[in-house]
Amino acid sequence: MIRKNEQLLNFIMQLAEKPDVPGAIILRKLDAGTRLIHQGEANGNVYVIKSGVAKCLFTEESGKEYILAFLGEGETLGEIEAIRKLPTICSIEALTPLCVYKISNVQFLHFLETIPEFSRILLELMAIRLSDISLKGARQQLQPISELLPRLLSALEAQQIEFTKKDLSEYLGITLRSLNRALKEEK
Ligand SMILES: Nc1ncnc2c1ncn2[C@@H]1O[C@@H]2COP(=O)(O)O[C@H]2[C@H]1O
Repeated sequence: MIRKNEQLLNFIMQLAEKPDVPGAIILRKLDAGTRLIHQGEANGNVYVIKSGVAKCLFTEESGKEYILAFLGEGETLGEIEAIRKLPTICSIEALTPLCVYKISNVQFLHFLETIPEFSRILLELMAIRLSDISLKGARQQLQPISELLPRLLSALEAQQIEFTKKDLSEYLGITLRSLNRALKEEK
């Protein structure tokens, strides 16, 4: 449920230490609850999570929120704006204290164009995201909450993080009321 990408994390850690890219990759720390990326705005940087967990939050015009994904170590944030040259598609908020590698959009695109291994890892990460988001959407359409919830709860047990009921309902795309009802039926 929390996505991670060890390959990218290892790659960025090594790249950040290379003497020929001084200052191109810098570390930034954020407190839990801080918004790193604001939906619809130009952000100008791409981030790779070094430690901690962030939520990827889409807000509708009506104000309704939907959590697209929980992202952990080695996941990228902000690459869609850099690649597509369009405003960010959703917001990113730190769920726990977060430490990220920060790379400017220009530098990120330069790495993509000049380091084949970096492009390969990024392409694979995007393919994994596409399949994950497609399967999440399909399951939410096909399966009732009574089937989705136990699976989510057992995945959560393995994590050492406190998720609020609000986070869970926004991840499942249901109201808090429906979540509470389903939790009651679970017992
Ligand atoms: N379905 C998703 N799964 C994982 N990360 C996502 C998803 N959708 C958006 N993001 C991330 O959230 C970021 C918001 O800013 P960008 O649109 O620039 O880039 C986006 C991605 O890095």
